[in-house]
Amino acid sequence: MPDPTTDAPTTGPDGREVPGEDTDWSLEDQSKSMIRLEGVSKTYPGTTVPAVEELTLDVPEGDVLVLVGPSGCGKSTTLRLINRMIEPTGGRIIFDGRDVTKVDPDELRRHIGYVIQQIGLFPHRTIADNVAVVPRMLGWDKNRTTKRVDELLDMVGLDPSQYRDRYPKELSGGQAQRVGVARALGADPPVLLMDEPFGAIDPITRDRLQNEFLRVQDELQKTIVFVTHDIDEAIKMGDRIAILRQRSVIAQYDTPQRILALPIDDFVQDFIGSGAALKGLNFERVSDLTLGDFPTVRYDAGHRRSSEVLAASGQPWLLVLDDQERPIRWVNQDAMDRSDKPLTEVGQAVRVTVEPNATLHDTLEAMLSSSVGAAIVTDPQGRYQGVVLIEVLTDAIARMRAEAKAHYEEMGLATHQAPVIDPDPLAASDGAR
Ligand SMILES: Nc1ncnc2c1ncn2[C@@H]1O[C@H](COP(=O)(O)OP(=O)(O)OP(=O)(O)O)[C@@H](O)[C@H]1O
Repeated sequence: MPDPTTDAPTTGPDGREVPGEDTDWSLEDQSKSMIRLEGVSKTYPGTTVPAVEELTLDVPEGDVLVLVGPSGCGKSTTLRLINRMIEPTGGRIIFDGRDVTKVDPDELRRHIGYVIQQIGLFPHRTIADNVAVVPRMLGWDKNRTTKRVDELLDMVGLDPSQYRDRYPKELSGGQAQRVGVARALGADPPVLLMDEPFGAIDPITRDRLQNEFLRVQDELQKTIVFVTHDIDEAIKMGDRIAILRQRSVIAQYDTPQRILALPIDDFVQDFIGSGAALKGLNFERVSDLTLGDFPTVRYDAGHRRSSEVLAASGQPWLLVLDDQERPIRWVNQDAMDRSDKPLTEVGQAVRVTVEPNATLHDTLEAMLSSSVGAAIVTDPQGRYQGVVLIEVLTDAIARMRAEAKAHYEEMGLATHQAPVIDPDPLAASDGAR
């Protein structure tokens, strides 16, 4: 329904709907939704502007959904509404098919782990006691609890024999954060709510914690709602991302791939910042591409034979392979004309290769470090498979964008009209160096 109080127009120049407060971002298949917020609002006492207004949002089972948006847009409020730390002033929240207002809050919180930036470990209790809070609350016996605590510490990368009996002040920030995650996983809840869990940690430890967390999640497949204000963290951690405006209005809700391929409007594009297309290359792999080919010769082929192969191919370069078919040198006619040395000593050494599971982002890196402007692909044994050329990467970016555009057209939404892709990823990347 058009809303006269909304500042955004509801239709674009082509008559299609522009995403706004009324856009329905619900999952097509709602049976996949573990948590569903339906028209949820929250106005804090003593305030007139709602912190969350009429939010409808699905959290798919087993996925990490990241809520990301500018400061004060309502991310934390939205998270706390889910486990009833605060009560909504309107709408419904469905958890695993049940209206949460009908579930006892204590029972609800046993099913929903909660991790916050300030960790909130009890300073005078040992790490083991801190992790054991929920199992104890559930009345587990001592043996079962001890076993679970050790298992959890192990899972988050802390050796139980070393850390079990320490106190929080004897831990680094990153270790304390791991204990916070272990504690939230205490009773093996199906759902985790995480509010900027890695926010106050240095970038290197943060990266490591994110990776460890993704590894654990790969195994556990929890349903997770993760709040951050950092779009790069959102892209890395999320199976899906909801980009929020003020009052928790969804600007775009989708996979990171699709959001990067096609930021739906200026707000999203500004929020993502420059280099969206480059970041999108992290989600495609070499194995998704059709490889190009360069002529090859064995290292002992000799100059005359190599010149013939090169001339017949019409390519500027050929690849010299060793006796195991591993690429070792790039050679062109000029290099052979200038020196009689064996093929293994003319031209340029192959320094970087990629394997089929490499991301296109890594492939672009490899391409930029090769003077030939192509990335060589090898199998895990290092044998030559083919090459990736820059045009293939720009085609891949265009394809991702076209797929996203088709998806939004199917939803009946107009998308951003301005060019949203860096026209030349090489230029963009050079600029970033
Ligand atoms: N207890 C409260 N009483 C009144 N207003 C509140 C309360 N908590 C939050 N707000 C207001 O609600 C809005 C949303 O706050 P919230 O903390 O949910 O945002 P956020 O997106 O998590 O912000 P940040 O990224 O800065 O943590 C803000 O305008 C905030 O000032």
